[in-house]
Order: sequence, then structure tokens, then C-alpha cells
Amino acid sequence: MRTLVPTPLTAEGFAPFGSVIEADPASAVGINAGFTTRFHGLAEIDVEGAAPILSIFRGRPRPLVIDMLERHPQGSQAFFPLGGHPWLVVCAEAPGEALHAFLCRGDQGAQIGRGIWHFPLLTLASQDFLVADRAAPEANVEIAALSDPAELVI
Ligand SMILES: NC(=O)N[C@@H](O)C(=O)O
Ligand code: NI
Repeated sequence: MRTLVPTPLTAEGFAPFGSVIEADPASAVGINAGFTTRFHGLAEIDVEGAAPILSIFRGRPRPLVIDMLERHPQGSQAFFPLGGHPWLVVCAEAPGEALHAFLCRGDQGAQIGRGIWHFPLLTLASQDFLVADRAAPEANVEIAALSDPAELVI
């Protein structure tokens, strides 16, 4: 089986697939009499045909084998880890095209763009994620099996 080595998640590296969600000082605004810092507008949830919703995904480690991809044609999908543990995002331009793996810090989230092929949630330790995506997920998913699976090497 081929291997796949992730690179650290950066806004530039992830740009073809979506956006990084992190407390960027450039977006910081002091609010609430200075007792709160708002990191404003880190992601715009892109959905059509149904409302954007917030969910919690209780993720558990799974075998690091990328044997399928999925995409959501009618909406983006944003993940933010709540447990502070590292996690992974794997994307591709299309099934059969090159896989791109990103190692995300526990204080980094990622929004996967609408229609972008990706592997479902991959966390390196059990933790909850806050997820923003489109309501009625069952009506918004395409799945493709990979004929040449890859094993992630951390
Ligand atoms: N199935 C589901 O809601 N989650 C996947 O889309 C995922 O990317 O984790
Ligand atoms: Ni998904």
C-alpha cells in the first residue's frame, strides 16, 4: 500500500481545498469592555437549499487508511476540535488524483469547501468537534471508493 505523509496545515497550503480556522491576531477585535477578544469572520459557511447548522461530532481514532473520499455538492463543511488534540484532513482534486494530507494542531479548525473531495473526520485522539455544515446531510453526499488506498504515516 502506498504511504501518505501529512504536511502542517497552513492557510496557503490548504487554500485549494478550503480555509483554515484559527485565532488569527489580524482578525482580533476587542469587545465586551475588553474582556473578550473576537476573532471575526474566520469562515463563511457556504450552503444552498437548506440552512447551515451547527453539530458536535464525537470523533474517535480510526485506522489511518484512506480508501474512499466523499464530497458535499451543496455545502461546505467546517470542523473545529474542542479537545485540543491534533487531527488530520485529507483532500483531493478528484478521486484517483493526488491525495493531500494536512496535520492540524488542536487549536486549528478547517473548512472544507463546497464540493471538495475529502476523507471523513480523522482525529488522532478521541475528542469532540464543533461542525458547521448543511442541514439534511444525507441528501448532500457523493462517495467514491479508491482503487489505490493510501496509509497515512505521521
Ligand atoms: N457524515 C458526516 O456528516 N460527516 C462527514 O461528512 C465528514 O466529513 O466527517
Ligand atoms: Ni464530509
